[in-house]
Amino acid sequence: MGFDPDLLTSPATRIRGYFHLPLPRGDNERQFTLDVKLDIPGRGVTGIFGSSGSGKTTLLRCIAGLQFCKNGSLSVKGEVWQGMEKTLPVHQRPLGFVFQQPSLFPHLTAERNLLFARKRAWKSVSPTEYEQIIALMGIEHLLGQRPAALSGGEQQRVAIARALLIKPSLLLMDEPLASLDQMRKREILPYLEKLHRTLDIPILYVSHAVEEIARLADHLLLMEDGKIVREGLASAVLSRTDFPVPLGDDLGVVVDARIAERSSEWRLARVQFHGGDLWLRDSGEAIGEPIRVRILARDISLSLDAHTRTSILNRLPVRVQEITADSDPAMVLMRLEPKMQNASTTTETCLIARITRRSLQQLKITKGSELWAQIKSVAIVR
Ligand SMILES: Nc1ncnc2c1ncn2[C@@H]1O[C@H](COP(=O)(O)OP(=O)(O)OP(=O)(O)O)[C@@H](O)[C@H]1O
Repeated sequence: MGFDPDLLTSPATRIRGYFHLPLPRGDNERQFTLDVKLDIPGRGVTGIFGSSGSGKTTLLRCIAGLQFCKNGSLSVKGEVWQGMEKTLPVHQRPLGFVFQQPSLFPHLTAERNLLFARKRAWKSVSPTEYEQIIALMGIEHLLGQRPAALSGGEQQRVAIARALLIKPSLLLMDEPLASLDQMRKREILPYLEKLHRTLDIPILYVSHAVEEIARLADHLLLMEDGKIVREGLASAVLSRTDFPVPLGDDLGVVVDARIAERSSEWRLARVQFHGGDLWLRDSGEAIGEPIRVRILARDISLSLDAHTRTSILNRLPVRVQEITADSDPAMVLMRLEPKMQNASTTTETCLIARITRRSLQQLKITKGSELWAQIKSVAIVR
């Protein structure tokens, strides 16, 4: 892959770039080279996912200018940050950075940490915007505290507010939840979702937690060994059976859907997606509201007939599109195409099931077989 000057003639809606960066290693180690051509939407959340050492942080560092890449180029929504004629140093790039550790000034209160950022903002921050960001991160009651008096999750919310207060054109988040325990992660994820829905700042979000990516990302880059090996709509990339990073029990599909009906009697909601309807626990979303649900491969079982005398609520008629080997030799993965398709939704969706090779043989399932998918559990992720 060579330098592509076209990437600099970037439309105002895209983030485009190219980085070729060999990194020196010890004598006995294989050299790591970041070799990436980037062309992603300039809005929404782009997840960057990949195994440890695949180059996610190095890519963010090149975008931020923290890592100089001689053979590189970058334009962000039409503005050249690195090109043939000029390269902006880090402090001239209008970006916010949120790291794994919140890195607040320990001797300043949360409020003074925020004011420090506000003074250095790229564009002036009005009092209303200041209030809005504080409300968005739910930190009003924490403003008078020093970082040591805050929990890890609270510190991270202050750090995110601080990154937002500099009014960045691009927000880079490198494993922002990695240092938090499961409970704190669950606490902070809704704030990140709100951020995503409310502000029009493109976010590059590095994580190796599929749950976070499934919840937050609109677009997804999958990295392996310094390269982007898959790219596209997050729901489409996550729905492939040949996902290059073994996902184990996390393998599944992400489905964009809409609330179609709410039953107060059963406390359930019916959601409509491209492949039909699903019932799930009503969690208060209004009718018509878009939601995202995740269906894990391990939560789908298959049958040849429509068993109606079962406690399982969701049953969809499907056709087997593809059967592939699983990393576990006793299992196979199946890509299933729903037979009934909703004309009201546009995003095509398939399901992924993982069943034993024994069941595959006993039920004589082959490509093209028509079956019933019984879905044991559906989780709303957004
Ligand atoms: N300054 C450097 N000099 C030499 N090698 C480096 C340097 N920075 C990173 N590397 C190497 O580059 C590779 C990619 O590292 P990077 O931190 O970008 O991966 P990552 O995908 O973010 O990993 P993780 O998920 O573990 O944080 C690693 O093998 C790392 O050892």
